[in-house]
Amino acid sequence: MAEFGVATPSVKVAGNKPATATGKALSVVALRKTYGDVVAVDEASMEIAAGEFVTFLGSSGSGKTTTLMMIAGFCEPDSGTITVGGRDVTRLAPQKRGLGFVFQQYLLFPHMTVAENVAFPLTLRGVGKDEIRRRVGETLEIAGLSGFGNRKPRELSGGQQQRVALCRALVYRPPVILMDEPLGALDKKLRDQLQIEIKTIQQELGLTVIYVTHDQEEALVMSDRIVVMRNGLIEQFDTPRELFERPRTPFVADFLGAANFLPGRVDKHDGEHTLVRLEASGGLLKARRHQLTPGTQVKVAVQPGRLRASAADDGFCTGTVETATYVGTLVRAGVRIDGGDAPLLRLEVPAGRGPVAGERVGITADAEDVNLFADEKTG
Ligand SMILES: Nc1ncnc2c1ncn2[C@@H]1O[C@H](COP(=O)(O)OP(=O)(O)OP(=O)(O)O)[C@@H](O)[C@H]1O
Repeated sequence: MAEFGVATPSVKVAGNKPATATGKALSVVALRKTYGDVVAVDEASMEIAAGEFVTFLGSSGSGKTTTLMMIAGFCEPDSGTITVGGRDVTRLAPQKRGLGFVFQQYLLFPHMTVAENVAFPLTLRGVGKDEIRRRVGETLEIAGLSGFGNRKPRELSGGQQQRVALCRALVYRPPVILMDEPLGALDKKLRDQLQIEIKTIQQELGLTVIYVTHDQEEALVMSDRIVVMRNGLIEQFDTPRELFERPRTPFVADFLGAANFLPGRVDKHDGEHTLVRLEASGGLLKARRHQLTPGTQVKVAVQPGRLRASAADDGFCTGTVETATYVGTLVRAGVRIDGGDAPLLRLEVPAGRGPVAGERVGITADAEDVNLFADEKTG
């Protein structure tokens, strides 16, 4: 697509890092919002460092947008505080908070040119004409939009319009930029490209971004840290790797990695490991060491990509491959475990080494990849 064929932005803008390029950009303490009986956001607290890219991730209705809108000032919290760069902004009007916004709908002024749209926040702030021209030109260049300044928004594609919206948020270097599903209206290819562009601009300018999405892959690709939300509560606030490899709740294990869950009971601790007796197969499975008393009923969680199938009848359980589907470089297999009525165990293995339907297999996993949750947490 030639019109989007701009190089990934690589313009260095000396001296333009936000004033809060070190330290805490935003903190939220015990933020709560109810609508009648619905608790939309329940005592949410978080600290975001300057220069961080943080994503709010969760299914529909989990409270992502409400949290973002409270930070933006478009929605009044019942209680709690919001601090931007050390200043309490909880009761300030949106325009007094100095934050930048990019929404799914581009909300560009149709009668203004691209340059005028981008200049708008500077015009509002009374910045001089020459300075405006310089900063608008520089910002359009960063987003790969040089040469588009005199066009009207309707003369641009969706992706280009969203870049203009991004420029408008960037142009006055706000300490924090809030983005609510900014790529939600775009097709997959363009979304993938803009994800990289936004991330590159964010890193080069040292921007602090809070981003809302319900797309796990988008969150994993873009974020330094992710806030996983569920029913108005923060389940876990961590790096993508920690969320994936060390989920703190079964919900996070399932939401980010579509984990397999197997019931079992803690058997004993053995040096670095905890051994679990599986209900379905009666086999022993080695997990990372957990602080769980022997006898505790647990759910074992392992991501499909971290299980291995061997031809031999060994491993923590054996079974029969019921389904094996080739999906590009992977084979997705479903294994019926012997001795129990557990759901099909889902495996993802490199194609070529994949098992075939009807094959007898033994299943293994590295202890490092096995997470345990005490059963009361599974509700
Ligand atoms: N203006 C409102 N009036 C009543 N209930 C609301 C209002 N706004 C949000 N809610 C409720 O608050 C909860 C959280 O909504 P919110 O929009 O923050 O979720 P979300 O995670 O952003 O969802 P989505 O991904 O669908 O946008 C939901 O149960 C929603 O129905």
